[in-house]
Amino acid sequence: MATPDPRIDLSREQLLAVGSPQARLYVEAPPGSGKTTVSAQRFGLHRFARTADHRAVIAVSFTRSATAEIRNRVLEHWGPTALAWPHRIVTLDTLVHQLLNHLLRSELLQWPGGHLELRVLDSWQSHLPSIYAFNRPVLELHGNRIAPGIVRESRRGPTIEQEAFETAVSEGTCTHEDVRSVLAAALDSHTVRTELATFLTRSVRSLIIDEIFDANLLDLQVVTLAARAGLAVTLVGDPWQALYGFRGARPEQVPILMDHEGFTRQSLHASFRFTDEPQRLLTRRLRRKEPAVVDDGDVSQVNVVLARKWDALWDTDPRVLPLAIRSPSGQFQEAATTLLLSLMTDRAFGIGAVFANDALTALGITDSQAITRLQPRLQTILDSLAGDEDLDAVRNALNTTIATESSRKAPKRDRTHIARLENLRARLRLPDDQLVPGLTCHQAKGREWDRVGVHLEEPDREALRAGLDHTRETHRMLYVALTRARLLSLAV
Ligand SMILES: Nc1ncnc2c1ncn2[C@@H]1O[C@H](COP(=O)(O)OP(=O)(O)OP(=O)(O)O)[C@@H](O)[C@H]1O
Repeated sequence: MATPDPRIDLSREQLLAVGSPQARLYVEAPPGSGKTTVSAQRFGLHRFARTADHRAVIAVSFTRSATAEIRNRVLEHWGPTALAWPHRIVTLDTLVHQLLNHLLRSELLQWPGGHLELRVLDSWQSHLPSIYAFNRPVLELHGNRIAPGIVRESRRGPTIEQEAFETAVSEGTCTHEDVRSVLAAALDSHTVRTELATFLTRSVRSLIIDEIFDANLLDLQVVTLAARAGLAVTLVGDPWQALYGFRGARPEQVPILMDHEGFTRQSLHASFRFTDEPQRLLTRRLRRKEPAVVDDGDVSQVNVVLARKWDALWDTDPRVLPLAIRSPSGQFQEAATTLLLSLMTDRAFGIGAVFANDALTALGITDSQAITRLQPRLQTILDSLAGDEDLDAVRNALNTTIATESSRKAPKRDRTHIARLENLRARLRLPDDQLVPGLTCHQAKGREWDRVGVHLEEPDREALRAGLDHTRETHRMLYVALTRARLLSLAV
């Protein structure tokens, strides 16, 4: 999903995929072959088809950034009327929410308090204080009635108070996860499936799903429902780039669904990304599961360093400045350090930390003026961190500063926090022009750079020597990382 060039001419194989008359089409597209390009063009073609059929053309992807990328390409190429209602480009979460709304309005399901419209949050963090507990509040389905319940987890984790959850739900507020769990339970009912199929048939003529290999079982049920409801369904994806097993993605189920529902496959082969022959050869070997060796390089030779985990990036060369502390967990200290990191990445690369907004949410800081007030004070803390100030003192100053704008409480002692400040200090002591951004494979998916350094550990090198196996997620992460560069990838 690199910066699109609206003037590019589609290749023959891209044109065949975009214009395919098949109602159930699967476009398999390896890295850089134009997955996003094809999704956007097929959306436009279906949208502006000469037809008296006024039902919607909908394109979906899984993340907001991927959805925005398709939307931008559609707007650039086809203009704003492409998105005149009911045609739309949304996340799969939004589509799932719309299906649940329909079930509420048609009274097949009943929300506590009788709500027909819901306010759906990304997470409870921004709305209610987090607690650590074994018990997690959930929504259950009893007949057609949705009701709050509790599940007991095997480990304590961040959650919210049961009572607060019940109040919010009775006011019509919930999270996308709640919406998904209710719809998944509701789809067990034949009546619900029939109603949703009728709704889809009446309102949608074409559904295009990008990155289909990131779909979980509920997503795949929605795809099956749409295909059986007679919609034109286009699935676009690459089985080698499925990375979201940890979020419930079931890439191994996608070919089964496609066989079962009779999808026709159209493959793209040519990549427009790899501009030098050694990189093209490397990526070809990887995809053919042949043994491959990645040459060692130095951080100074690359535009970005990629690794599987944020921790690995922090533990590598200090010239690598990772764009996140770790995946957001809502903890105070991690969020506070993320705000410091964001100032550093902004100064070095002109971009904020990846989870800066999540950090503000976790700290309950939503007012833009509060953010503006914090900036110079955080900068002062960074200046003392760059010097010789005791790290405990820096941590205290950071907590005190955040407390002036946040009602959340800082924990008393936290060794991890001191280690994180030490990591920032090591980078602060280097000149900005020596720093190189570090990203995880997940964050790098869909993106491209001229020169990419991949942080390889011994098991990775072994996997490469033996040939990658695309049924293993760790191998797919390596594959995604090694296919982001236009020029030859290096091991760092
Ligand atoms: N027909 C074409 N001619 C020239 N360049 C193209 C063509 N199609 C796509 N590209 C360019 O190739 C690059 C990759 O395209 P795109 O991002 O759509 O690929 P992708 O399959 O989504 O990549 P990935 O799988 O790695 O996410 C972009 O820079 C895009 O502008």
